[in-house]
Amino acid sequence: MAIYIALGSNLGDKENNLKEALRRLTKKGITVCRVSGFISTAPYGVVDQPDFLNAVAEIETDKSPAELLQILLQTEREMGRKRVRRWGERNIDLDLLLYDDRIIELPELKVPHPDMQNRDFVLRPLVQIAPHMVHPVLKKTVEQLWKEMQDRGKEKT
Ligand SMILES: Nc1ncnc2c1ncn2[C@@H]1O[C@H](COP(=O)(O)OP(=O)(O)OP(=O)(O)O)[C@@H](O)[C@H]1O
Ligand SMILES: Nc1nc2c(c(=O)[nH]1)N=C(CO)CN2
Repeated sequence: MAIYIALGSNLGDKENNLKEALRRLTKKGITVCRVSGFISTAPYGVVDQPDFLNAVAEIETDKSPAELLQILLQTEREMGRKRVRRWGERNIDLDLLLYDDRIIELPELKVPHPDMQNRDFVLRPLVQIAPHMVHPVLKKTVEQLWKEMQDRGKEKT
């Protein structure tokens, strides 16, 4: 099993923002095992904003999901997380996608990330590094979720 986090940026030096976030996580004792490619993606949710640069990282840590979330939020704060509006422009966004087969439903922490199966900017990098990872709620692999999302998109056209 493994732990996956999503990284995103659409303000400033996007590529350097993602790399700096990964460096900071490493300095906090998080082992970054694999990183997807950095992909440019159209904004999801609030569309009148710059394209994002997104990636997904597979990590290892002995921290609990709640402790890991705090590390992600602390890293965003350290990097001067500027968030203009919900789902809007930000220099760095770190989301906890999957933590082994854990299912967590707390006001401040939901794992798996509740919208990941609808997010091209999450599934596209995630399928690069973890196509066979099973979503513990949907009971489908990342590859299956990716294909289903693409088929939904085709239905719309
Ligand atoms: N799996 C998770 N990963 C990261 N944050 C989470 C998660 N589940 C719940 N949260 C909570 O979401 C709060 C708001 O996060 P944020 O401001 O980054 O939302 P957003 O990125 O704009 O929207 P989204 O959460 O849909 O990506 C965080 O303070 C955190 O407590
Ligand atoms: N393409 C893309 N769109 C987004 C992103 C993101 O990282 N990439 N993050 C958001 C906040 O959760 C909202 N919309």
